[in-house]
Amino acid sequence: MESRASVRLRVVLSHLGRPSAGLLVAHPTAETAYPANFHTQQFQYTLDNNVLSLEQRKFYEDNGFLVIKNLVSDADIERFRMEFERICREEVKPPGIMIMRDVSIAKSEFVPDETVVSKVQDFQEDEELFRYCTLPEIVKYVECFTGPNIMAMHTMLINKPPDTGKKTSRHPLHQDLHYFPFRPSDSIVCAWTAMEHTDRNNGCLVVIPGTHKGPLKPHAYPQWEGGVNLMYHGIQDYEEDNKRVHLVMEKGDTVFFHPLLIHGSGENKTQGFRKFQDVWSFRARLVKGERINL
Ligand SMILES: CCCC(=O)SCCNC(=O)CCNC(=O)[C@H](O)C(C)(C)COP(=O)(O)OP(=O)(O)OC[C@H]1O[C@@H](n2cnc3c(N)ncnc32)[C@H](O)[C@@H]1OP(=O)(O)O
Ligand SMILES: Nc1ncnc2c1ncn2[C@@H]1O[C@H](COP(=O)(O)OP(=O)(O)OP(=O)(O)O)[C@@H](O)[C@H]1O
Ligand SMILES: O=C(O)CCC(=O)C(=O)O
Ligand SMILES: [Fe+2]
Ligand SMILES: [Mg+2]
Repeated sequence: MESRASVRLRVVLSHLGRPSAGLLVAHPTAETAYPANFHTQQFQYTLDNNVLSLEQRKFYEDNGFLVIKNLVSDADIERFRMEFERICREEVKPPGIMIMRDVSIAKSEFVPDETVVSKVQDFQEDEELFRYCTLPEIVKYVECFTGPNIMAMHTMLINKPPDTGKKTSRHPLHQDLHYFPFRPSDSIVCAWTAMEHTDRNNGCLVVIPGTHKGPLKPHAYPQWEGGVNLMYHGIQDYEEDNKRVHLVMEKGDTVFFHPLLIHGSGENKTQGFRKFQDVWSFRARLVKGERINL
């Protein structure tokens, strides 16, 4: 099926874990082979550990995102897909979960199957989907940005629908921090894993590199003729010629990105596919370490 689905997770660490900015003391080891001037380098967005290479670290510092190829196994992705289908068929109903449909079919009769569900949100009480947040390979990278105390704050599995012709399958360019009441922003990272091949044709993730260094911009609903999904706010100074990068990703590839990075996704022009609340302490679930501030 030519659908475009992705599971993704958000995590936050309290201010007690690390300063949100400033000079981090480096402890280089033989494997990482940092240059001599490394100690004088300032890193604001990444922590000092041996997981990221210096090149990867610099890339995230400069661009606000980092793609790690082939991170999540096909076997795990198949399990997440099966659980998503069980949720759509209403065979399981995890507490707190929200099931969403695209605005173009929101007024149609609800049929419980995965062809009409565009997204399940807040799956933290579903043990099978929550496993995504605890996968060692995901946590290992998340810690590079958050430190060791990790809360999953906003979980979603997105099943982007084929566009009905109204271009409502687009997700306007936005900054996730617009939706978050918690800080500090530099200790928040989003992990987004492609559950199948994704490119411009099926509405891959689109980012504007370096925008994590800018401010949180005002957001509003875009003036789109065909309508826009509830809560899909976008930045107001959108320009056609901004420096967008379309992230072409294969199944299992995972992008980690900063909550100020401007990103969105285009229309799903293929014939395959893809509901919303705010009580953050219920939506949050500890992944690792101590629950510090929520
Ligand atoms: C950080 C992140 C980047 C993001 O992903 S931002 C997106 C975050 N999105 C959210 O937080 C969305 C929150 N969702 C919701 O509040 C609910 O799912 C939602 C849309 C109100 C529907 O809730 P329910 O009441 O459970 O469902 P329902 O089917 O009975 O619909 C109630 C009314 O809402 C409408 N609706 C459903 N899905 C929609 C959509 N996608 N866009 C616009 N309107 C939509 C639906 O037509 C119905 O309207 P009416 O009351 O009959 O007039
Ligand atoms: N007025 C707007 N405000 C905010 N974001 C927008 C606006 N118009 C488009 N976007 C977003 O810009 C991003 C990039 O759009 P892009 O042109 O790459 O995709 P597309 O138009 O769906 O596909 P294509 O250009 O390949 O036909 C998408 O996330 C889209 O939702
Ligand atoms: O996957 C998409 O289409 C957009 C997702 C998004 O905005 C996010 O994961 O924060
Ligand atoms: Fe987002
Ligand atoms: Mg376009």
